Amino acid sequence: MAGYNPYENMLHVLDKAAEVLGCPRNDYEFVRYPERELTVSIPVTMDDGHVEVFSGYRVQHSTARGAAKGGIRFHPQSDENEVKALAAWMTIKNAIGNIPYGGAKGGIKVDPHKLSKRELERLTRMYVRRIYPIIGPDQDVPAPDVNTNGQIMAWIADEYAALSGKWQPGVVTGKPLEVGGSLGRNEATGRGLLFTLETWCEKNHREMKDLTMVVQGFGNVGSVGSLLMHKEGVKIIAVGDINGTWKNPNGLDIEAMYVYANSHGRSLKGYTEEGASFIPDSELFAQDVDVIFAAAMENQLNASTMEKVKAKLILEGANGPTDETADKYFEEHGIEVLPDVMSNVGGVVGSYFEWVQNRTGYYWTEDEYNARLQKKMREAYEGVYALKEKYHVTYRLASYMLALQRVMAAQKLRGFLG
Ligand SMILES: NC(=O)C1=CN([C@@H]2O[C@H](COP(=O)(O)OP(=O)(O)OC[C@H]3O[C@@H](n4cnc5c(N)ncnc54)[C@H](O)[C@@H]3O)[C@@H](O)[C@H]2O)C=CC1
Ligand SMILES: O=C(O)CCC(=O)C(=O)O
Repeated sequence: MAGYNPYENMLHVLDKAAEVLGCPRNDYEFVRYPERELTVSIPVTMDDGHVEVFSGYRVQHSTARGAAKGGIRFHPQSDENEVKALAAWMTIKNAIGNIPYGGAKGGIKVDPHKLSKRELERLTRMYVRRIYPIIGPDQDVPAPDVNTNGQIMAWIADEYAALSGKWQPGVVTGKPLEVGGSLGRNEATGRGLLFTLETWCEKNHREMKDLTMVVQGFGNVGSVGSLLMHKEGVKIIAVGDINGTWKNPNGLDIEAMYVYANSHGRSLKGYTEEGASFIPDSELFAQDVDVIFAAAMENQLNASTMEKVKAKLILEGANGPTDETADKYFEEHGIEVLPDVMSNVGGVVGSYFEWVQNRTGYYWTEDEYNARLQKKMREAYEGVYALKEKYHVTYRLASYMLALQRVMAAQKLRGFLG
């Protein structure tokens, strides 16, 4: 959408959070700026011999609470402003998750679906060479995000090992099990969202089995989250991905969709189901359901889509799916938003668990991992909820308030200011 600047959106919420807390600008001015922004040019020899140069970014928004941490996305629309906002959201998210990290994010402006596997590997390795001086297990730890996966994380770990001369699996998370990954990480974001919805149900005296839902985005976050919620009885009547929107008023066969998408490169293209039909993408948010599970990209719920919404709850799996205008509209119309920085924190908490295992060399069972994840998700929710109740604010504002308090406390103790 023209004029949409996610970083500006983030700043407005941050300023409001500071205002409600009665926090003077001097005390948090440093959080309004990223500590470091790196733009790199990545030359790649394509399979036909010609050279293409891609733009890449790594933004470290904060290191006040520990090493910078956040995913890397490969997307044609990736740019400085997007990566900057995503990095700031990681600072907020990591503080809410109460894990010892600051916040960072990376991106490459590319459509990875147009690259061969060898081109993708060369692109990834060259990106690592370019950002090598600022990453490391105690410095900045990347992870998967949109259009990146375990294979790409394995190349990152390998390239880092080649450059540094030693294998350091804690330099990146979201790796496959064979190269230091953790049981549970692949499902962690979706499972964390399940825990968030469970806690919301508890607080609102609702049952998962009585909820109806639509889902936007059926990649790592959307597909795993949907599958786990479906197994708890949530009836999902429509799912949209980049290829279209499927609807079955009796409930889609989410298990079949999950298997299909995960054996077709996380894509639903070509999926068919008896009783399901296509509806226009623009009708997804207009469905008469209890919950919208937004798990695709930022800025999907905005001035042009918000008035269609009939659901009473937005569960944000994606980062930044609701813009400022829609957020205000939802608040005024009694539509609750469980915000990204609280609800999808399971991904990075799961990455933290992987990093801890890499550093101790002792690997947990999946049950141990999931139990710890559940505890962390509950603590994050309760921390936000306490402020929401105390100050009578939205979940989003309470989330920013909690994060701001924690980041400022770390900054103060360390004496960060010049
Ligand atoms: N992977 C992770 O651990 C985490 C991801 N996130 C966020 O969740 C969101 C999704 O990430 P992943 O699932 O990892 O990415 P992914 O690349 O696995 O999946 C993205 C999904 O969104 C769909 N999509 C993209 N543009 C769309 C559009 N305009 N309309 C409808 N569908 C569209 C794609 O078709 C795909 O199904 C992103 O905002 C990401 O930043 C947040 C926390 C952790
Ligand atoms: O696992 C991580 O380190 C970060 C995941 C991520 O990019 C996110 O939570 O948005």
